[in-house]
Amino acid sequence: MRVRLIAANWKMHKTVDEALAFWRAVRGRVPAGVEAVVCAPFTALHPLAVERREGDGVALGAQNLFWEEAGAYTGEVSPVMLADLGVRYVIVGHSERRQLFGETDETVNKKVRAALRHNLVPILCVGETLEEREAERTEEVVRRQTAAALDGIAADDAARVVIAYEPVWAIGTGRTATGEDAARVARTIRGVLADRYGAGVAEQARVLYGGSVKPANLSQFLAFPEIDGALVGGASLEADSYLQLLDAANPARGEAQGRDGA
Ligand SMILES: O=C[C@H](O)COP(=O)(O)O
Repeated sequence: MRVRLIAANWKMHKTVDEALAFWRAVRGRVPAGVEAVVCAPFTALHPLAVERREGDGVALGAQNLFWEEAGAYTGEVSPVMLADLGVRYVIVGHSERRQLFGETDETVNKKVRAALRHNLVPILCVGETLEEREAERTEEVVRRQTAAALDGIAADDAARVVIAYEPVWAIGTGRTATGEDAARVARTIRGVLADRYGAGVAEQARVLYGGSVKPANLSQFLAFPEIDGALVGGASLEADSYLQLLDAANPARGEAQGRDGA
């Protein structure tokens, strides 16, 4: 049984004080059956790690990492440093990093491998641009990005990778994929996993949707069993909105609605 995951990606937002205020407003309020992850900027990770208490119910995530453990790599942050803080998740291959900072399938693969070596869970981002979508290349692009990112990774590790389908044209635009489209791409992603590792890994790995997710539209994705949660940018910045997302993902709520509607 896959546990739903709602990952906040704050991107380049929040001072330390703002990050701490958010954490204090959210901790202890995560519904059972939902995993909450906050991917904070590097500057906020240590203060949040110090603030974190058992029972907060929120895991810490980073938004990037470098693949070496240490060395002369000015400006980079290593998986060892993240693990040292108690960081559990790390976003890898976000389209903003691919488009603005030159990340490639090859460097994404190195980062996924480095994260796994240090027991961090990669949240691997894949997704097509508008141009690729219009050329009907979505499936091809997602298959290529997924397969390349998992190159050289063993089945046990692959099952731990969280894969976020984020159509680039939906990020920060207010436009979303339909639930059907997102579910179809999630099946494509599981198809890549099944071909490479077998049905067990395809069944175990979590696949998220990302791109203009809001509390009001999250259920359109979670209605599909192929989708295990969301990677959320803008709507994760305010504690209230993030709490609403967690609430919308609460499996007990879905069951209650199903009962009420029955
Ligand atoms: O990582 C998050 C995605 O880029 C989605 O961002 P958004 O929810 O602001 O569209």
